[in-house]
Amino acid sequence: MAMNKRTLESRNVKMSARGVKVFYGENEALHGIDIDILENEVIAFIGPSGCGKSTFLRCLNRMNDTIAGARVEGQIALDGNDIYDPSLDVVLLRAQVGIVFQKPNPFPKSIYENIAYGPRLHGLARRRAELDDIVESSLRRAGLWDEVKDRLDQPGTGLSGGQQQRLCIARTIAVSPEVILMDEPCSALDPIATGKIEQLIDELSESYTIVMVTHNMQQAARVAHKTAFFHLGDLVEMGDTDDIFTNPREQRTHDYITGRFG
Ligand SMILES: Nc1ncnc2c1ncn2[C@@H]1O[C@H](COP(=O)(O)OP(=O)(O)OP(=O)(O)O)[C@@H](O)[C@H]1O
Repeated sequence: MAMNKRTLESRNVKMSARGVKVFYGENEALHGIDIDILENEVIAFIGPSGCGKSTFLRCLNRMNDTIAGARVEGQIALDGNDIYDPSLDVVLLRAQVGIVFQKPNPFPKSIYENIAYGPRLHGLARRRAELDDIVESSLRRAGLWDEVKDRLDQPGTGLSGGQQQRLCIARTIAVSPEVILMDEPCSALDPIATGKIEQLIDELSESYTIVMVTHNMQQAARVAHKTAFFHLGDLVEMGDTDDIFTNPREQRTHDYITGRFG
């Protein structure tokens, strides 16, 4: 079982959802999701294709706002504050709740500029030296500094796939997030690069709350403290990862983890 899991009982709720429904036009893709995500928790969303994992993940930083025809109902809070409040600054929200996608998507800029862009946008550095510090510390936290420190002016797109994904994680870290969302962050990577990202997720959970979608049940078992099983737009069951995989309460969860349906 996974690396270095810590007891989570006494932690604060970082994000909560109540009665969250998502519609794409007439189609109701999520039927009322309730969940509490605790501080510094790594939680994995698993479930068959099309069950709504990515849709729900995107609700957590209002990425569904960018999809024409998508509509969200219900409540989602970050530290108790409604993230769908009309007066909320969505750009700031997406810094607080960053997202890393399936396919690494560095900007077509230098490694340095990939990291410096967000802190500049959010006014996090007043001087070049401060920006340099943020770039270095973000790359260090993402486990990439030693590999790129001598070529910060080279294009981010010239890195390997695994390095590009760590660059995208560093870019997310650079704007001081509270929560990092990851939508199948390893599905485009080879096993060695995947192992590095999984190790990194474990380290990052010391500082951030991490919510990841994964198709890979072994990956959920390796890295997640909690696992939530989605099916046909419902959150069927959530619990400690060990319990979900060894002793699920619901028949549908049991059937999925034993491979009875995909
Ligand atoms: N942009 C969109 N427009 C219309 N319908 C969508 C859109 N995105 C998702 N859906 C629909 O919403 C439902 C849930 O999809 P979603 O991608 O969230 O599932 P998922 O569990 O993440 O699947 P996968 O594991 O294949 O990525 C599906 O029926 C899907 O067809």
